[in-house]
Amino acid sequence: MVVLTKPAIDHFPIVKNSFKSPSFFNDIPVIDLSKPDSKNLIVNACEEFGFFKVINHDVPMEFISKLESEAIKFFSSPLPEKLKAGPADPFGYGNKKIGQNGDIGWVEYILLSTNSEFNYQKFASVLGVNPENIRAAANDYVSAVKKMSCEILEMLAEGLKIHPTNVFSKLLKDEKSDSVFRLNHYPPCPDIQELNAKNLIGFGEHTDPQIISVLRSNNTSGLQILLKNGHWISVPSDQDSFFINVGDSLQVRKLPSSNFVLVLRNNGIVQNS
Ligand SMILES: C=C1C[C@]23C[C@@]1(O)CC[C@H]2[C@@]12CC[C@H](O)[C@@](C)(C(=O)O1)[C@H]2[C@@H]3C(=O)O
Ligand SMILES: O=C(O)CCC(=O)C(=O)O
Ligand SMILES: [Fe+2]
Repeated sequence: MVVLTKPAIDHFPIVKNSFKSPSFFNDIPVIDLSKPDSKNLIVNACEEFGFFKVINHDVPMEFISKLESEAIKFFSSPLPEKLKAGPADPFGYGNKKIGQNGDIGWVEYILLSTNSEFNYQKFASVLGVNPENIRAAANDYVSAVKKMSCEILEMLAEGLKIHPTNVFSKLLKDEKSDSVFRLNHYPPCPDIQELNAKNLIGFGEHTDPQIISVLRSNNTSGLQILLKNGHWISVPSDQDSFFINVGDSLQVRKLPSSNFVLVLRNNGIVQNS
């Protein structure tokens, strides 16, 4: 989930005019989860883009809005308070330092476990609320998103004619599943010189190691994906939909001497500029 009060680029009038932002791409595959024939479209989207948009999902807007407003409150807290909920190793608040490789981004984030027993105390302390309120908001959202993800993974298995069709979804349902929930916030950059000098970017180019990543943002542009032809394109934002990215664990490469006939492409993501 991504939170930002305004499209990132609007914060920077200079950047807005000079930044070479790729043009918006309006042909991202759209999967309607209410239609049974979507399974073949999912396979095709995975092969051609490694990325697609999901509509008519059953994740209640109420769960999304509740969690989003808690996240906005958290990120609006003073930095020394937020740092008390860090570091993000593996779960907690992180600021600019992304992952274990020393990557730096213009982003702050919270990494959470999707386990329903996860301890929310340090986040609740920052917000000055009862941890159970945060737990309820996160669990409602995560359970609904997991349910949708399992549905998508089962449709994908069906589309690929893989049996049993829960081959992927059972990994997500496993109690020991290592799925993570990440909340990213791209704050405005007050120092334009710093932004230009360091060539800062929200979250640099990368692939996700998981089976799939499920992305949702408020009405904010910035997400870019890499096409097969080597062009980076901007994904038009849509706060009512989810975007699915094929992760490294799902990607299968076609080898000349093997029986694999499928190539599930993984797209490099994400430059949130
Ligand atoms: C820059 C990075 C952070 C990340 C590991 C990576 O090298 C590339 C993917 C990132 C990601 C995205 C999904 C999850 O939030 C995450 C925990 C993961 O497994 O891959 C993060 C990694 C991270 O924050 O350490
Ligand atoms: O913030 C985003 O839009 C996506 C960030 C991302 O790729 C990630 O957290 O793995
Ligand atoms: Fe990612």
